[in-house]
Amino acid sequence: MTLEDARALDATDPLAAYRDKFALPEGVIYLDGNSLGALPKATPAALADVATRQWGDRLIRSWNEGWIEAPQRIGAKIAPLIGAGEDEVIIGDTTSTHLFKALVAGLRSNPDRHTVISEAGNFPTDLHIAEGAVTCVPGARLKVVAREDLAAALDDDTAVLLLTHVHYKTSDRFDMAAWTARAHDAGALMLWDLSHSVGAVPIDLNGTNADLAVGCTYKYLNGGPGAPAFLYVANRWQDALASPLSGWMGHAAPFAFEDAYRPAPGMKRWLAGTPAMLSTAALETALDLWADIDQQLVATKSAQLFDILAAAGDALGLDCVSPRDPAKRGSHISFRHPHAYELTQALIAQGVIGDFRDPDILRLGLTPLYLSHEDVWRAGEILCKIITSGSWRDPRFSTRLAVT
Ligand SMILES: Cc1ncc(COP(=O)(O)O)c(C=O)c1O
Ligand SMILES: Nc1c(O)cccc1C(=O)C[C@H](N)C(=O)O
Repeated sequence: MTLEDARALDATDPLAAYRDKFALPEGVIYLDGNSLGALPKATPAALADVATRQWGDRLIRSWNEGWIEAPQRIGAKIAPLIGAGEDEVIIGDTTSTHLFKALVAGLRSNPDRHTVISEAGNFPTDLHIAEGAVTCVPGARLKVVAREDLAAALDDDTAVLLLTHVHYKTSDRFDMAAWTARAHDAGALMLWDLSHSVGAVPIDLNGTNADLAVGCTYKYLNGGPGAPAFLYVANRWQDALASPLSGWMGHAAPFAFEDAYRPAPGMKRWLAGTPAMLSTAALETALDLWADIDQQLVATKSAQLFDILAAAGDALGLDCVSPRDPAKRGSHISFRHPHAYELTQALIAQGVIGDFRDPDILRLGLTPLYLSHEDVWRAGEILCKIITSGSWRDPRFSTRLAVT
């Protein structure tokens, strides 16, 4: 791939116009949108409107002017991105909190089953939350097994299979239909963490018959740091399962101020407390960008961007740990290297922002909405110069930062 080839792909890129909708700093090639998505240009004004008009002028009246129903309204905007019905998704809380709700509810739904199964090396919060969730249900336990042992681990005691669809380090993607069917064949519920897949790859929760799903909105969806997460509960489970966080926003009549908890019907019962309206507004603004985007175009461009960096890695003899088959991965590419930390820092010093995942992964996120093929080609060139010159050996690149 030459620079001219990359430019030719940009010239016919159907998503090219979206780049101008993001405020990216000059001189930066941002390859970390899989961790914190870029700022949409429309977001600061939307935040200012919430702060000055909705909060400042309208004050508490704003709850009746679009705030109170925001979790469901915005959930409905995420629904088409994950193959869900509009009434099957809410936003709020964090991915960790939604995981807790889904796991405890899943465990309690079938008293004859006691085990949550997940994958060793899953994103830590999934495992940590599962560890905590099983302590809340008598007899429950967590079984964490290697990917190759997952199928054999499913049995008649499995209550929930919890998998992260796209792996945060390697980019490996589970076949959603096949694993959901396996969980169901074993009589278990299927809970997907879509944090690294939503906005990155096409997802069909309804088509694959998934039961439960959670995910971050601050990555590919660009909702902003700590943006509210989403929870999907398939229609058939919404009233059959019970959220263990029975807060007043999930009550059938919150403003009746009753002592006893009476869950609302449908997805509303999965809400807990008051929505954080500033970050909720930032998320809604970011989602409005996704309204007309064909997920297939995103997938096609992601695959092209991947190929550019994979070719650069091959030329350098790097160990690419991400699958070559686009159907088997998400939208980031990872290289294993004993000096991945220093390489990451050397890249950042040259304006190419990726990240390091302990102990030896250089991870580069490919966000089709705001990266051009030329950007990614240039990032490959810069990586090549850093490696061939050995400039990453500069001692300043080995100082460990708190957040990598
Ligand atoms: C797979 C996965 N789940 C969950 C999270 C985060 O959860 P939370 O937003 O609760 O910090 C991340 C990233 O931080 C993630 O990669
Ligand atoms: N949520 C993050 C944060 O609060 C600080 C730094 C990074 C993150 C991340 O999102 C990490 C991300 N889930 C990952 O895959 O590594």
